[in-house]
Amino acid sequence: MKFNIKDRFIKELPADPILENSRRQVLKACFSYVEPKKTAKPELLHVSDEMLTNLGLSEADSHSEHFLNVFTGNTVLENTKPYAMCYGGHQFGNWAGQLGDGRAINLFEIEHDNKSWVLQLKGAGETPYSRSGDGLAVLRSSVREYLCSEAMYHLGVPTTRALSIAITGDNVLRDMLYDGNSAYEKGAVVSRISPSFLRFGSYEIFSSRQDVESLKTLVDYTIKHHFSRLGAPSKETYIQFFAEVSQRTLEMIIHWQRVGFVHGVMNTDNMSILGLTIDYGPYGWLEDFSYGWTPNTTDIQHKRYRYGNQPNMGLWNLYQLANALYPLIEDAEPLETVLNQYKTDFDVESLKMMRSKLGLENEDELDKLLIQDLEDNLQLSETDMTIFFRNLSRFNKENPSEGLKIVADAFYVPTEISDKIRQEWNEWFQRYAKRLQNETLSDADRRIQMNTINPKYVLRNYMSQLAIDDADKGDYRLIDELYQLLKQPYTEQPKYEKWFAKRPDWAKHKAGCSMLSCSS
Ligand SMILES: Nc1ncnc2c1ncn2[C@@H]1O[C@H](COP(=O)(O)OP(=O)(O)OP(=O)(O)O)[C@@H](O)[C@H]1O
Ligand SMILES: [Mg+2]
Repeated sequence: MKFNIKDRFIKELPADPILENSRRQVLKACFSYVEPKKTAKPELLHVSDEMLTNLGLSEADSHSEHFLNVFTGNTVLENTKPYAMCYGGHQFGNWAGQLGDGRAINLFEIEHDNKSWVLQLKGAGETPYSRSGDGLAVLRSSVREYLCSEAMYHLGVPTTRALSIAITGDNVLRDMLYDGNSAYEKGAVVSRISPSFLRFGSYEIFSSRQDVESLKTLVDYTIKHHFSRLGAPSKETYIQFFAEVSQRTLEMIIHWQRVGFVHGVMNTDNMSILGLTIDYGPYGWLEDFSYGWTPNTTDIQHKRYRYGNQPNMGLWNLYQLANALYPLIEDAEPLETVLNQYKTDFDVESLKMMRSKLGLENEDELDKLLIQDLEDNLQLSETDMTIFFRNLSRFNKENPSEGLKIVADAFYVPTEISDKIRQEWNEWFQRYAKRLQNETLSDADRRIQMNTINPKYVLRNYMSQLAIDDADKGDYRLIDELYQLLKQPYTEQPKYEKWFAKRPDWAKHKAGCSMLSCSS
């Protein structure tokens, strides 16, 4: 196992001079050196073969004792110095001060095939940023993070990746439902991979402390390594940097909306500066299409991070980033222009995305209305988003009265489909059929096209839960099955047809299958 170690982050950015692993406020530094906790009896559950290749590793490497030890924290590679990053964040709308990697430890940074990757362990033990936490992660949240980040990549959604998941052999105490019933669970570690784990909160922390010098150092570093085409640092470059972050954030969220992913904790410490989905905590997949849905029990009252509010929350977070960058720019107007652009672009991109879900290639001024009415219809009764759009590709424009039959599998309670609802749908299918007459694609070609946009398989909440329940008993086959399935989410996979199905009834209210707490 040989890596081309670069470690630009620790070589070029200010380090916390204190080496002791004690909780503290860390000033004027981007990170603190800290070693992962040794684990009792680590065991690998799964390795992403894709990520192995991306990092220049072989399958044989992944079977070695050395690999197991490095990616569970028991061995620190020679010439590397693991570290935890300092960041702050706005949580649920309020400034929370210093947060930082309380349980993530970055091992090292490499270059392979002209790409840079940071390799990080999540759940690797205490750091100066652990606050009241234990620095650990449990099996259930780790399986969810591991499977979902890889699944999102294959769906075409910008995301951090994962290389491996292992159990540690240590037990971790958690109050899963926050109801006073703590219990021991199996500890686990995921090795996560990203070109960078910098977050909006990495910049906010310096601004909040009026430490403009460190802020500038970090922004210049970010531009140099991750936005290099913007050129040498200047006020103009900083504005362009913000514009690009804004654009990437928007693109990421449009993808979330397209596939029905609800992040669940869009705090600014969970917003990647590269516009990648980061922190797979209490996320969830929309089953029943509903703008008001959030998977996060902590957010149940205000539903701040509900599906329909994700675009607004992206914007709210960008406002916080704009405030953080302001001291380097000292002119609010260009920042406001970028933020206003986000709003306009969002409408445009969202419409484009919805058109693509419907297989519409041309533009028609009535499309917006057609789409709005579709979204209203989808909320008339519990309707499975994934099944609806996937089956809609079979729609025949010569035969709109068949429409309802084509999507019928998507309805959770068929008896709820009253005559009134049936009529609404039939009217909508008539309009859709008419609209399709303006398109040049044949039904068959449109179907192929739509099936590249509307996934057949997503990581439904209950699917992860089944894999977690098995893994807890020592059976890791389902982790592999879901991993393999979700590598090709747009491809028909007849042997996996059972995963193209509505959420089963037992999963509707089961913990982990519909609602999740932040306990992880
Ligand atoms: N068990 C824990 N021990 C120590 N710190 C924790 C623990 N769980 C969460 N934190 C810290 O609390 C803050 C917010 O947690 P959040 O759930 O957003 O992040 P996370 O899931 O730990 O990690 P990441 O954002 O890196 O995926 C972060 O600073 C995080 O490091
Ligand atoms: Mg987080």
